This record gives sequence, structure tokens and C-alpha cells, in this order.
Amino acid sequence: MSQHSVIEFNNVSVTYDYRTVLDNISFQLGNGEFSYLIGQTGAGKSSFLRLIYRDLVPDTGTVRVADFDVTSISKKQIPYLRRRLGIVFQDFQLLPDRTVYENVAFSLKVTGNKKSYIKQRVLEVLGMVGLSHKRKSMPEDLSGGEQQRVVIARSLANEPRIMLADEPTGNLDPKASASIMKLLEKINHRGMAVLMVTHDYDTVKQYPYRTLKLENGRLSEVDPRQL
Ligand SMILES: Nc1ncnc2c1ncn2[C@@H]1O[C@H](COP(=O)(O)OP(=O)(O)OP(=O)(O)O)[C@@H](O)[C@H]1O
Repeated sequence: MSQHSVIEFNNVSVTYDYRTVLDNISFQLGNGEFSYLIGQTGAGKSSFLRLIYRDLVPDTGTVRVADFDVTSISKKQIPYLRRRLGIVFQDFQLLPDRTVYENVAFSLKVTGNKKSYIKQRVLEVLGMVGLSHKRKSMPEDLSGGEQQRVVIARSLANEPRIMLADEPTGNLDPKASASIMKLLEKINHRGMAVLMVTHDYDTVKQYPYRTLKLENGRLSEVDPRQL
């Protein structure tokens, strides 16, 4: 893999029941790069992400993520791969019966960190997303935008190099969406690569970065200002 990329697909194809969803795709996400992935419902965006966190294996081609050859890693290595990824997905919500602090601490406990480090790191990432003062709150007492910021804090806890964000501004009002985008930009400026799947073209136009469109199994770059 190139020294400068953190994700690399080479001639990747995925076919479900004779329907080719990803057709011989090659793609690189640079170290510290911000990119959008767009495409209509059913275009294959989720399949694309699933390849990265090894929830799906391509029929042909290779996928490399950080230092992992994802297409050939053992089951044992999958958790180590996933630790390199900050995952912000709609279906990966906060635990409703735990405080904000505990929700973030949870991801550090499962990776076997010491209590003193966990405390320091939780406060650090909550500070980064501007929610230290809400650490004792329950998720249901936060706004949608605040909940999403806690999800982002949790995804940052283990210091991943790459963030995968699936519709992080979905269901949020324009003000909350803007605060999420500013936060993702801040994280990106600190050196983390961000790959964001979105249907929110207003946001893409307002925060223009490389935009890749999936259509008929192929990936092409489009001008974010022309969406
Ligand atoms: N496990 C599967 N078996 C069969 N078909 C599948 C499977 N997973 C996805 N598909 C089909 O492959 C196509 C691409 O699905 P995918 O979920 O990757 O699209 P998407 O772009 O993420 O869509 P959305 O924007 O609606 O989430 C869809 O037609 C879907 O029905």
C-alpha cells in the first residue's frame, strides 16, 4: 500500500445473487484526507463501508486498511482492524441506560485500558466534542446533535486513524448538522482521515471535499459544487 493512503481498494467486485453491486472498483483514501461517498439508495454505499470494517469480503480484488490486508486477515485480527476505525453509524447508537461518561468509557474498557487512563481519555474526548459538562447526563436528556457528538467522542476514544461516518448529519436540523460538520473538520485537521457517506447535498456543497459517487457499480469523482 502507498505510504500516503490509509484505505486502498484494488479491482474490488461484490456480487449478490448475480447482481453486481460494486464492479471492479479501485479507490484510495489518503492519510488525513476527507472524502464523501454519495449515491442513490441501493447504490452500494453500505457494502463499500462493510468491506472496510471486514463485515463483507469482496468476490474479487483486494482491500487494505491501515496496515491490514483485510481480504486475507484472520478472524482473530478483525477486532484489531476495527480499533483503527472510528465508526459513526446510525445503527450504532448509545446505550440508553448508561451516562454519557459510561458510554464513552465502555469502548475503552473493552480494549483493556487502566482505570486512570480511561478517566483521562474520556474527559479528553468529551472536551474535544464540547460536552464535558454533560458527562453525567443520560442519552435521552440530550438533543439529537449532542447525542451524535457523544457517538463521535466514543468513536475517537481509541485514537483511530480513520473515521467512517454513515449519514452523521441525517435527521439533524441545519444548526446541529453544521456543528457536526465543524467537529468532523476539526478531527480531520488533527490528522484523521474521514470517509463520510451522505445524502445531504446541502452539507456537501457547504463543506466541499473530494466527492465520490457510486452508480451502476462504478465509482467516479464528481464536483461537490455541482450537486
Ligand atoms: N446480503 C445481501 N444479499 C443480497 N442483496 C444485498 C445484500 N446486501 C445488500 N444487497 C443489495 O445490494 C444493493 C446495494 O446495497 P447497499 O446496502 O450496499 O446500498 P446503499 O447504497 O448503502 O443503500 P442505502 O442508501 O439505502 O443504505 C441493494 O440493492 C441491496 O438490496
